[in-house]
Amino acid sequence: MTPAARLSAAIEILDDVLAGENAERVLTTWARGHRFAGSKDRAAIRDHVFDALRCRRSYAWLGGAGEGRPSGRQLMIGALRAAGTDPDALFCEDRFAPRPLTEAERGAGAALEEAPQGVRLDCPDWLLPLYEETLGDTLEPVLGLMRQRSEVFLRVNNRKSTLGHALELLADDGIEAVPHPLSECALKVTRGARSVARSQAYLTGVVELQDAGSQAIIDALPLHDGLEVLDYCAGGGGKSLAMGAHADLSLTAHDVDPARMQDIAPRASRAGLTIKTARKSELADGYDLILCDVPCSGSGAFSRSPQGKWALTAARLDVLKGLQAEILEEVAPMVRPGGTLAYATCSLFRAENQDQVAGFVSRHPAFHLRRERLISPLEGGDGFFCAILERAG
Ligand SMILES: C[S@@+](CC[C@H](N)C(=O)[O-])C[C@H]1O[C@@H](n2cnc3c(N)ncnc32)[C@H](O)[C@@H]1O
Repeated sequence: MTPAARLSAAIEILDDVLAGENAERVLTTWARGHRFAGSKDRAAIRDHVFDALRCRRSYAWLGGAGEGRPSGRQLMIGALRAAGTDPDALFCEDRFAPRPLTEAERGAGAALEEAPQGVRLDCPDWLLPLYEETLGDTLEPVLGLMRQRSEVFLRVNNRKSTLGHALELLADDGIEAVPHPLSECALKVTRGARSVARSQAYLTGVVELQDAGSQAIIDALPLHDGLEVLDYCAGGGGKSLAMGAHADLSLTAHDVDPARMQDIAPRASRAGLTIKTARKSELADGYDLILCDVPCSGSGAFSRSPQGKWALTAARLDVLKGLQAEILEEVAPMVRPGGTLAYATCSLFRAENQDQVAGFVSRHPAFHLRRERLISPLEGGDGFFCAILERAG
């Protein structure tokens, strides 16, 4: 496909996404219906779509939609202008290219310097004060990072390998990576990220895909051999696997939606670990450590999941806060006296982090806050928060 044909495809896909459909689903459906598109075409189209979702407001502004709702076409015109490319070069009469710009489109679109802060930072206006509360002076650089593609990180499974050996194995498959300071086992992929899932290092459980911030959260937990640990919001088990690599634990994974845990068994066996999965009725009291990696706004990870930035509403945030508080209530009695409750989010909002923990501690004086860690995207990965609470013995 020509670069212009890829733009046409991205415009078509973006129009569906802007109408409310899920970007991953639309991309998959598009690929199924366009078998002639090769992997490079699909990757380029995907990048166009996700870049436009990260930078939706600024591309809309540059593309002539002002602060209004853009079309896919306006987003792609804005994307080209943001990159310093004249849209006339690709919106042309070529077969499969998007049709040429009209005079009105050519004249529309203002300079980004004139745009309001939320447009320049690609952030919904109502979220700016929520970010500012946590980020203060780092608001602009952090939101600036969320406008960019996120890095790909690996966690070296220290049960199976060392950093050096993992790097060699990855290199055999043309993948280059460098250690990352956020965690001792973290590698940042610098070349060949798209090949990771097919690499020997990945297929043999030597590395797992996991954000460096997520790894740092697990490093902060007081894990040691022999602990009975419950991962209460386990999802696909990313945090369970990381905990299991840290120490010899008796690990149970639970999720309200058991279907989400279906990959845990194969992932654990690849990693050389045993992780039980359990329904709520199968859980007992008396865990040494319970991790609650709760559902949240994802406001620390919008560069990875940019659609969430625009889908979030105040009402949805309230629902999430209610759910987070409920989950803490559910697990509190299951922590053994003297045990640990770890609360984690990939949010940067006080309301989901420090306020949530303060509310819990005020309702449960038997728990006290031992430490909190907020990981800023400026440290290199996604933004995360973790609080470690101890139950009195
Ligand atoms: C942030 S995700 C977890 C990600 C996972 N820990 C990982 O590292 O890949 C939150 C998970 O919480 C689950 N969840 C939501 N409400 C829950 C509840 N009341 N009890 C247990 N799990 C719940 C969701 O199904 C979702 O999989």
